[in-house]
Amino acid sequence: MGTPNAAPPPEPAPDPAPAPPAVPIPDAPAGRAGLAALLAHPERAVVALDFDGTLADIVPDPAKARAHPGVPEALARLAPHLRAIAVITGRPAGVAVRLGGFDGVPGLTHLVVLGHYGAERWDAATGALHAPAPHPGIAAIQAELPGVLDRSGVWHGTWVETAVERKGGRAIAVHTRRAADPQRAFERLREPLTALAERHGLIVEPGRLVLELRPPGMDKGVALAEWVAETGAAAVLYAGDDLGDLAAFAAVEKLRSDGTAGVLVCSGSSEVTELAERADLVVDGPKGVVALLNALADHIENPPQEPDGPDEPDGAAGATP
Ligand SMILES: O=P(O)(O)OC[C@H]1O[C@H](O[C@H]2O[C@H](CO)[C@@H](O)[C@H](O)[C@H]2O)[C@H](O)[C@@H](O)[C@@H]1O
Repeated sequence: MGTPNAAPPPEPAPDPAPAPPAVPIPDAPAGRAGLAALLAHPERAVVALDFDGTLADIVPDPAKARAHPGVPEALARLAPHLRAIAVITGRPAGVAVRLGGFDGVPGLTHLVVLGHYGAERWDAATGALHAPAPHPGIAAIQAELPGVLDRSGVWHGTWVETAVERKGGRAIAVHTRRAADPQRAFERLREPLTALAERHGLIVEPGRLVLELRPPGMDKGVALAEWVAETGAAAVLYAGDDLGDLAAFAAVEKLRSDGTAGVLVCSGSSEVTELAERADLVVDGPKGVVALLNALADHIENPPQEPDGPDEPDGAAGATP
């Protein structure tokens, strides 16, 4: 029997809330230094992200792409800590704003969306959209495209009606994701679409089961470098998933060689491997990008205690080795 009137045993202490996931640390020194610079002085750093495949999951119908759940919230959490934040996309800027749900989000009042690989610009602060006049070759290509696709031999079946994305009359994307054999259709179309584009002064931008005919003279590397210069940032993080993002990766590599800190993030997929080979961090698609953005915000809002260790990069303390 127990002792009469004994005090009840103390309640067990509640389990502490699990620590938020730490920021992963890149292996390569340049990436480690870039991440450390961003975390040490986020107010001097900028973050730029691709849309499809990075902030939005890849889906068969381009019109049905949407930002991955949690994207606007994660961007809005991080943006106020940064000098600036941007989305750089092959989409028309207004389309990315609509599909991403980026307009009117508290915290994203200074978001910049650079569309058409940087040829278009939308500023959340003003709602203004700046777009160049359409390239005259686009109208000619629209007229010739059905014949070229017919002659390619892959232009049949039910996917035909949904394969061509008109992109506001400023580019034309031919998608093969819904073809019976998507990779074969992509390869069969590449040469005739390249010839068609060249005849009218355009270039072909290959992507994830898409061949985009678009005006030359701008790419994501030029767009990113110009925007970073405009912001005067001391550090830049860029995240992308597709071949069109390689130019932005090259721009970050150039910035690094000129003294600006940089971090390259690949939103990983089995469809494109080229970025993973050059990235400092590879995350698991848009879901992993959201986790990374939140981990960065967690770290900035609640910096972990500096561990005693000579190898920890300044500002990245507490990140997972
Ligand atoms: O620069 P991005 O934001 O990555 O845009 C590049 C192209 O992405 C889109 O196509 C890709 O996403 C589609 C929707 O998930 C998918 O169906 C397609 O297979 C992908 O290639 C977009 O439709 C293109 O216009 C963009 O150029």
